[in-house]
Amino acid sequence: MQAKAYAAQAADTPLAPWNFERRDVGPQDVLIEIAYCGVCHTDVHQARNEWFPGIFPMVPGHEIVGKIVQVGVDAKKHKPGDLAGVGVMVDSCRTCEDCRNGQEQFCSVSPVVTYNTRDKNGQPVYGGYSNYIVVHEDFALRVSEKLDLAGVAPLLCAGITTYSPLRRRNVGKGHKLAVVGLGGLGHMAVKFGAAFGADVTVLSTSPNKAEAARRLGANRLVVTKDEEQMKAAQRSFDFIIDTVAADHDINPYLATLRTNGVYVNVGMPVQPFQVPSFTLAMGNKVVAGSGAGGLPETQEMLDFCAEKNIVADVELVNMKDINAAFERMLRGDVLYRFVIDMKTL
Ligand SMILES: NC(=O)c1ccc[n+]([C@@H]2O[C@H](COP(=O)([O-])OP(=O)(O)OC[C@H]3O[C@@H](n4cnc5c(N)ncnc54)[C@H](O)[C@@H]3O)[C@@H](O)[C@H]2O)c1
Ligand SMILES: [Zn+2]
Ligand SMILES: [Zn+2]
Repeated sequence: MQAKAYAAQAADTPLAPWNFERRDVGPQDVLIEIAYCGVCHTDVHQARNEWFPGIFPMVPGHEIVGKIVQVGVDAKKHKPGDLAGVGVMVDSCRTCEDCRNGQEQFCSVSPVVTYNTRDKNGQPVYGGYSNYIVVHEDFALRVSEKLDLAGVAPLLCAGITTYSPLRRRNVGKGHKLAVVGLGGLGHMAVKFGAAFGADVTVLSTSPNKAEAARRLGANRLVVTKDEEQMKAAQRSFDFIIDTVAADHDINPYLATLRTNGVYVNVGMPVQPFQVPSFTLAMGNKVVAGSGAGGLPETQEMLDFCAEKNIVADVELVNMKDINAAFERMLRGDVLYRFVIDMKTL
């Protein structure tokens, strides 16, 4: 079928309208009419070749929600009219060790991320800045009718990427959690940390986010540019989740960990981190990473959000304003996630 989208034709050109052919709905596929798509910082990294040379034209977008409008003859999990969400993956082998363990995002045989890659037939796949998408039914997650649908979209990436590492380490009551960077991922980390019962601190370069951080569920904000405040925060946190997209020095943050503390990085800056061996040894510190989440955990997160009434704080944007939204996100000028209203495509 013909689909409409906004695409980057090259890494140095703005996104612009583009029409293309979506694959046919196969026996186990579903066709989703996209209602909203979140704007993840990963979309900017990839559309601008910040990580590696991309496949162009590129249709970004992996925080997708919408309505199922057609199901394949053998598809059993959804019916037309159901709400569904699609995150960072649209296919995987389902038989390798990671797939069997519900960590399809690490599939070692045939992982297919939502855009900027090729599917099993070697065809490029296109993301959610579009009116329709076709995915295997397993990669369409159930979405509650109870929640604000635009606010659900960012859960499919920003939500699961922060939920997963906090859950895996049982972050909760009695723990002090610090969140670095208060953007799309960061504000979800604050909401989940608070929902799990942790004492949450935001570490931010900007003092004027203090009130906003409290509204999200944080107990306080530490201004990282203020030496006195950073000194007072030394050896105080059990966990840090770092969501910063830009290159930065993580050593000042490691100094705020208690003995046995864990720093989890989820941001994807380009330059490698440099950490002295002494910093890790003195205090048994753990530097860890985390990548999105698998299908079962993403469904668990969506169900948890429906139960606790958790959605992202979003600013709706028109499709034609996507390039301005990219620029504003790079300036940190969004509370906290842009979501494209696909009616405007
Ligand atoms: N690990 C994963 O699976 C995964 C999933 C999604 C996104 N990401 C990555 O996470 C990063 C964040 O994504 P996002 O969508 O939340 O981006 P975002 O732009 O919404 O948020 C980043 C935040 O970091 C702040 N910031 C920038 N420079 C800073 C600095 N030097 N110190 C402190 N704060 C700073 C910004 O003001 C902003 O609030 C990106 O690199 C993205 O690619 C990783
Ligand atoms: Zn993302
Ligand atoms: Zn696999």
